[in-house]
Amino acid sequence: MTAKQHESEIQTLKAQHSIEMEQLRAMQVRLKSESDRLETNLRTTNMQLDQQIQENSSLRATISTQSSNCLALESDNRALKMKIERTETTLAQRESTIEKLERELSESQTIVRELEQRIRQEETIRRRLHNTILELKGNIRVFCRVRPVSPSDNARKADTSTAQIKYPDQEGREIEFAHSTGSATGSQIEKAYPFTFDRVFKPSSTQDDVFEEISQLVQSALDGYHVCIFAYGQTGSGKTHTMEGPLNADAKSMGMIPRSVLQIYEHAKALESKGWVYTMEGQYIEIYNETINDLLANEGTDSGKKHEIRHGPNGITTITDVTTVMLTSPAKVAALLKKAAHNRSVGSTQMNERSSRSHCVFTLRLSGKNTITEEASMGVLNLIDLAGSERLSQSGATGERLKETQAINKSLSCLGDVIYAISNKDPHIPYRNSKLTYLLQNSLGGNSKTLMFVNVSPLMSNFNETLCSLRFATKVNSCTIGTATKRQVKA
Ligand SMILES: Nc1ncnc2c1ncn2[C@@H]1O[C@H](COP(=O)(O)OP(=O)(O)OP(=O)(O)O)[C@@H](O)[C@H]1O
Repeated sequence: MTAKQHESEIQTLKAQHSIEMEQLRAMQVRLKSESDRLETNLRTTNMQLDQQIQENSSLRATISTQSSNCLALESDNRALKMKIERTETTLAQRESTIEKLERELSESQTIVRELEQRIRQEETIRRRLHNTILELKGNIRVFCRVRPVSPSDNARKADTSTAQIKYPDQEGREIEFAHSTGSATGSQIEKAYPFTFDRVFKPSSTQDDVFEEISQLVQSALDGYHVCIFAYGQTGSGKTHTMEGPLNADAKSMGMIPRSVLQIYEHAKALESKGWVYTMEGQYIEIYNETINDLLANEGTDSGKKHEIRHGPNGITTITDVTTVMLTSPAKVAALLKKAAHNRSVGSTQMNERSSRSHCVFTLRLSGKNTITEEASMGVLNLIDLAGSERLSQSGATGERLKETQAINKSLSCLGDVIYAISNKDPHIPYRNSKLTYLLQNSLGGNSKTLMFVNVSPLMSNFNETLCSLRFATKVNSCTIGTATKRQVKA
């Protein structure tokens, strides 16, 4: 081969090489761009991988939290299931307890109904027995009460020496008044006057002691009987203290009237459970010189009014035109007594100690209805503070005072006559001889229970009056009034 051929071949090779070089460069550029693209892809993929890794780890964390939550929930669930099981057991037990209690309740209700029935029957029996006891004690009883020497005795500068008083027996039924007199030979002779009553209260006896003895009688009024409780005695012997208590009395010192009313309220309330419903109304009047005055009238409205006594066919006595107060609470009774005391004191300043010159009659009418047994009763409780029982010779009275004393003595002796005639079973009982006995016609005698307090003073200066009072009371005490019968009314 020639140089020229070589040269041309070299030139060809060179041209070929340059083409190939060009191709290679172009390929290099392509490869470079491809490599760049791949690098970019790799970076993107790496970034995505990092993201995925991050997401993966966060998901793993979430999964781990969720699975521990799930474990906690599963354990809670187990606990709840156990709790539900326990609750269901308790519920079942409770249901059976409720069933048992319901059975017991229904048994108890049956027992309660039976007991209530028994209580009602026993209440009726109690009423009968109570009445039998009182009948055995006698439907007319006399209690003697000796008052203590009072500060008012000293204030009056009276002779406060006391009589010799003995209480011989243990049972508290005997009393002996004695005094010494000079004999013809100059020696002292003691003269004793013994008396026996159903009960004797010493000066130390309290209002409580006295009420304890009369509370059974008060109960009788609630059971449908007519009851009269009198206080008899000379002026200043303690009648008002016994019946009403002192002015502004408290629970300890209050007298028989407020105590009786309180007891009646309490018993009436207790009887409600046995089906009894009571209505109570009260009246308070005074009989002065054979004239009736309304002690519950508003001031100044009673003067000139004429009050008449009427006996109804049902055994209920009424007085025309006097105030009747429905007693719905003990407070009403307290107000009523206050008003009566005020009206009496107004009278006494105008008419010279009228309180001791008039008979005061507090009447409580008790009508009861038993809604279960259909029984009904109508009882009356009369609490009477009699006028002072001084004899005319002792009172030294003249004029108006003489008339008063005569009227008092007449009505007191009429009271004695009536009690005597009843006990003697006389065909005629002289009720009409005095306003007092006429007023009490339905509450004295066979249908009623009567108690008389004979109040006496312990003072020697009152000795003769005391003996008179005790003799009057002894006469009353020797009377036996027939069997009391309950006022039955239609329910
Ligand atoms: N048991 C007693 N305890 C304490 N004081 C009493 C008792 N009885 C009476 N008194 C007092 O004796 C005095 C006279 O009593 P009271 O006024 O009750 O007599 P009375 O018989 O009602 O008199 P009158 O006929 O004038 O109304 C009063 O001061 C009273 O407080």
